[in-house]
Formats: sequence, C-alpha cells, structure tokens
Amino acid sequence: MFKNDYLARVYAQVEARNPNEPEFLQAVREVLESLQTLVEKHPEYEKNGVLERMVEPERFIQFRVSWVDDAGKVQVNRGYRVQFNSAIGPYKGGLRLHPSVNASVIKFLGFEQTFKNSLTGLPMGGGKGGSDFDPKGKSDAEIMRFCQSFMTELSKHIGQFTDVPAGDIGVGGREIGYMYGQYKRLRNEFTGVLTGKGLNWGGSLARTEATGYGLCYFTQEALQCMRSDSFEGKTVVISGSGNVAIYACQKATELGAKVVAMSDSTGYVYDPNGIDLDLMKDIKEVRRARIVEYANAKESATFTEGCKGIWTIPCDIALPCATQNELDGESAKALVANGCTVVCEGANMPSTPEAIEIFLANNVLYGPAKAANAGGVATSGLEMSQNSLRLSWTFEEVDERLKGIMKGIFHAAYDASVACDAPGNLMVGANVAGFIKVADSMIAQGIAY
Ligand SMILES: NC(=O)C1=CN([C@@H]2O[C@H](COP(=O)(O)OP(=O)(O)OC[C@H]3O[C@@H](n4cnc5c(N)ncnc54)[C@H](OP(=O)(O)O)[C@@H]3O)[C@@H](O)[C@H]2O)C=CC1
Ligand SMILES: O=C(O)CCC(=O)C(=O)O
Repeated sequence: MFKNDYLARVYAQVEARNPNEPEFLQAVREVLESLQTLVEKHPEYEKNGVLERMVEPERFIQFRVSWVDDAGKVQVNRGYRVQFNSAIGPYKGGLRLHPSVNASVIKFLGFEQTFKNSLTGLPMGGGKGGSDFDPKGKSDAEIMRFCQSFMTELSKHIGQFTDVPAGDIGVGGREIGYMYGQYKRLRNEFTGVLTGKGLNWGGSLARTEATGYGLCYFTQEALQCMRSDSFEGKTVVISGSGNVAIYACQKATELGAKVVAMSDSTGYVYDPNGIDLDLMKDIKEVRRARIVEYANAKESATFTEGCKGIWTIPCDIALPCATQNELDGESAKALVANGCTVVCEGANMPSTPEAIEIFLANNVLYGPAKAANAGGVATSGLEMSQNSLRLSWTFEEVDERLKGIMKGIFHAAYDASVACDAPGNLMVGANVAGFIKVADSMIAQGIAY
C-alpha cells in the first residue's frame, strides 16, 4: 500500500493506462513502494513529474515478423522493442524469443532494465525487446530466417549510439550472429550495435559467463558483508539450465558450493552428488535437449516433472535463474521451512510479491534481480567499451571488472537501504540506488527532451 499520495496517484494512472499488463504493473508497484521514503525527502521528484515520466516508455515499437518455414509455409510472429529510458545512455537490454512474450512482459523487462543498468555505473539507458516466436523444435535455417526478418525491421530503430540489444531467453550466440549479419547487410556498417557477439567479430570474453558469474559475485559479497559467510560448503538449488543457470552453477561450484538441482520448463533433476556440469552443458548447449536426459545418463540423479517442485529440495542458497514469477509464496514457505537462508535472483523478477514478503519476514538474505543479475548487462557495457576502443581485453581483465562492478552494486544497494531506513532490505536499496541517477539526469535534461 502507498502511504504517499504522489506515489498512489502515479500508480493509479499506470493501472488505468495499462489494465491488461500484470507483469508490468507488478514491476512498477515494487519500485514505487520502495521509493516512499526517498520521495518524501526529495520533493523535486514530484515537482518535476519524474515518476509520471519514468513509468511511461519513451517509445514502444511493435511490428510484424513474417518468415517462411522449412515446409515453405508463411509464418507470422509479433516483434517488439521498448525503448524505456535514455536519460543516462543509449537504450540497452536483451531480446527474448519465447511464446509467452507480449507487451506486458517486454515493458516489465524494459522498466527493470532502466534501474539495473543505472546500478552498473555504466552509461546505459533501459530497453528490451523480443518476439512470441518459439525457437523450440525449429531448424537452424528457420531460426536464421526468423532472425533476419526480425532484424530487417529492428534495424530501423537501433544503432551503436541509439539502442544496443543483446540476448535473453531464447537468444544466444547463434541468434545474435544471424541478427548481426542481417544488420550489417542492411546498413553496410560494422559497429557495436549488438552485444553478446562472437569472439571473432567484436564480442567480449566473459560475456557468456557474465550473468551467472556476476550473480555469484554479488551473492558472495552479500554473504560476506551481511552474514560473515560464503558459498563454501553450502548446498545450492538453481532453477533453469540456460545461459544464466549454467554459469551460476559453474561459479558457485568453484566457490566451494554443491549445486544439487537444476530445471527446465519440463521439470527438474536432483543429483545429491552435485550437478555434473560437463554433462549438463553437453545436453543444453550442444544437443539442445530436455533435462530428463541428465537423469537418463546419470545414476545418482532423478527427474521430476513440473518446475515448482524444485523449491521443495532442502538447500542453503536458492538461485532462481529461469523466468518471471517462477517462485511463488508457497515455494518461498517451503524454502524457508527447509532451512534456506539466501535467495539471489539470476532471472528477471522470478519471485512473486508474496514470495518476497516471506523472504523479508524470515530474515532471508534476498538479492533482487536488478542488482544480482546485472553482471550480464554490465559486461555488455564492457563489450561496448572494447568496441569503441577497437581493443579486446583478456578474460581475466573483464572478469576482474565484472567482480568490481558486482561488489559495487551490492554496496550501493546496501548503503541506499540504510539511507532509506530499511537497513539490509536490498530490494528497497537497489530500487532507490538505481532510481536516483536516472531521476537526477531526467531533471537535469529538462522536461521536453
Ligand atoms: N542472458 C543474460 O545475460 C541475462 C538473462 N537474464 C534473465 O535470466 C533468465 C534466464 O535467461 P537465460 O539463461 O539467458 O535464458 P535461456 O534461454 O538460456 O534459458 C532459460 C532457462 O529457463 C527455462 N525457462 C524459460 N522460460 C520458462 C518458463 N516459462 N517456465 C519454466 N522454465 C522456463 C528454460 O527452460 P526451457 O529450455 O525448457 O524453456 C531454460 O532452462 C531470464 O529471466 C532472463 O531475463 C537476466 C540478466 C541477463
Ligand atoms: O546484455 C544486455 O544488454 C542485456 C542483458 C539483459 O537482457 C538483462 O539484463 O536482463
């Protein structure tokens, strides 16, 4: 509930304008609720209509993506790009290819991205895009034709100084390659218009690993500063088995933890001996197969259908790395009852508001997505820097910078939580710390920019 009239008014307007967009409303409500103390101390935000402007995307583009499947049949999907906020830099954020993609999902992601990018300390505004195209079961040739058609329209709206997309669910190195090739064909320019590029053509070392590694660096710093503890000896459960989940598993294991479960949209595998990451990578990154294959290949592992059950596995640390609202109140209660004391989010908005309430009420160290998973976009920012410099840094150099950025994000969120009378509440802290830089830049740039 809003104790502040200004925030209540802004939220009521967002609700009225976006009535069928539950994910977007959820993301906006969380941020506005976190800003109560700040806006009371800073009347300039209301005076300059900052919040009214911040909740409305600068631009929302929706377009037809037609392509021809392997049987010669015409298919039509819907493409999106939201250019949410450019106050502190060019729009920046991933592209998602998944049948669940719609305006609400794209807008919640773009809204969150604005604060996340601000937290990295790098000059990047917020954007996001994608399509309801389902890559599952499509041939390479179909993926290529879809990506080319998608980029034919998207290319009119992006550019290295305007908007720099990257990967998200369903978009990895293969898709970025097809899209980059099409952009180059259309524009005849070799620029850093996308990140997550291949290493031979302008990509950055460590971008593939960055979101998962960054999640663990953030969690490790939070554990150390708030609990005098670490990953060492901990049992970890990770949902998902895509880019973020795989590299979170790798880094958590390197830091001394045992990851005992991972999932995909069909179900989860439990391996009390610890996930065999080489096997998981072969199944997911090479064969693009279902996770049941892990249990088929590994005697120590079991497969259970359905995604939710993964949160009933006893663990010390839970890292949700699949998708939005995958962890609800019931799952949060199960985690707490089984002794879980740390939840840090690799996915965007994976915990429902009920789940977050349960974590906070039970003193769970809760690391919200826009802080904890910012390592991916931060390293995309480092890819942009390298492209501008016409240089490539070593893996170690990028990884060191990533580590520094993740530690910095934890401290910015923690310090802001203290300043807002909510010490240790990293959700409030991340929202406030991310907000201030964007809000002050919007004021500095005037209203009609
Ligand atoms: N890639 C990046 O750099 C960043 C990603 N993120 C966020 O991390 C999350 C994962 O992204 P990423 O690893 O890149 O994506 P991938 O496509 O590589 O993997 C996604 C994983 O999540 C599972 N998943 C996706 N949708 C659902 C669903 N509706 N229900 C259950 N499981 C689902 C997938 O299972 P299946 O294969 O069966 O669909 C897969 O295991 C997303 O929330 C994304 O926005 C955040 C910051 C940066
Ligand atoms: O690397 C990027 O630009 C975007 C990463 C992303 O989509 C995210 O942070 O959610």
